[in-house]
Amino acid sequence: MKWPFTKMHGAGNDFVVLDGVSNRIELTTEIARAIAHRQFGVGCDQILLVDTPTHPEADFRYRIFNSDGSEVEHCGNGARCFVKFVHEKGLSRRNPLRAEIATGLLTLQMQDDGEVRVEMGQTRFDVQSLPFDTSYLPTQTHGQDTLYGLTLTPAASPQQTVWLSVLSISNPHAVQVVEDVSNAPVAAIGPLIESHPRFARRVNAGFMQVLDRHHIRLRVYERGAGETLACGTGACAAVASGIRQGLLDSPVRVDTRGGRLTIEWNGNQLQMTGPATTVFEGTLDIKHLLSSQPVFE
Ligand SMILES: N[C@H](CCC[C@H](N)C(=O)O)C(=O)O
Repeated sequence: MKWPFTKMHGAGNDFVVLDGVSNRIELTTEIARAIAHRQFGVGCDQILLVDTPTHPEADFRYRIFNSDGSEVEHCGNGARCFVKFVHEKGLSRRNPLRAEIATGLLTLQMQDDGEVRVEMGQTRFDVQSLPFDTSYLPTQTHGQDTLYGLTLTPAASPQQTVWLSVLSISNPHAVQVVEDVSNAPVAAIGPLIESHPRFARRVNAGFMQVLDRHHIRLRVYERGAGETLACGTGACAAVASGIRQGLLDSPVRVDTRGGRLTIEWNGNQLQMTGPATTVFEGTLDIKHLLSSQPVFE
C-alpha cells in the first residue's frame, strides 16, 4: 500500500496531508501514530485527510488525526493547509471552499496575499460541550466569563490552583491567563490539564499572555499531540475567552512560537486568518512504515 503525501505547516503546527479522494486510504490509529512518529515515520503534530463529503453543501470532508492516533473534531491551522492542498492538487478550484467537520461546515478562503481566512464554525461555552465536570469546583466571574479553579499537583512542585476558562471550538479548550508565556509551566502542568479526569474527552490547554487589548502571546499544550508551535482553535479559544473576560477587543493578533494569526470575534462567528506552507511531497509505503516501531516509549 503506497500513499502520496504532502508535508505542510500552519504557523509551525505541522501536518502530513493525505488525499483520500484520489486514493483509497484507510487510516487506522496504528497507521496514524506510525506516520506521525518523529523518528520512525514522517513526523507531524496531526494528519489531515481530505475525504469525499457526506454533507450536501460541502465540497470535501475534513478529517483530523492527532499524533497519538486520536481522531478529533477540528484543527484551525490544518484548515488553512487543507484548502491550499486541495487547490495545489487540483482537487477543486473553488474559492471559498466548504469543508465538512463533525459539527458542521467551515468556509475556507485563499486570499490574494497567500494567507487563508477561515470561518471557524461554532463556539460553545456550556461545559457540557467539552465535556467538563465542574461539580464542587470553586468559580470566579471575570466579565461575562466563569473561571473554574482546578487544583493540580505537578511532580516535585507544590500543589497549585489554576483558573481555567473553558469552551468548545468544536474541540475542547481550557485557557488560563499567565504573566509571561516564556516561563509558563506548559511542560509541567499542560499534561495534567490535558488528561485531567474532569475532562472526559481530554482537553487542549492554553496559556495566554495579554500584551494589549488587541495583542496576545499564546502557547498550547494540545490534546493528543503535546505542545505545538501554534494551535489555531487554541488561538480562537484564547481570544473568545479574553473578550468575554473584558481583557481583549476584536480583532486580536495572536503571536504563537511558530507564527502570527489574526482572530476576529463579534460574539457570534469566529474568523481566523493566517499562513499555510507546503514543505515537501513524498510517498508512504505503509508496509515498511509498520515494520519497525519503538520497543518501548
Ligand atoms: N489537538 C487538537 C486538534 C488539533 C488542533 C490544532 N492543531 C489547531 O490548529 O486547531 C485536539 O485534539 O482537539
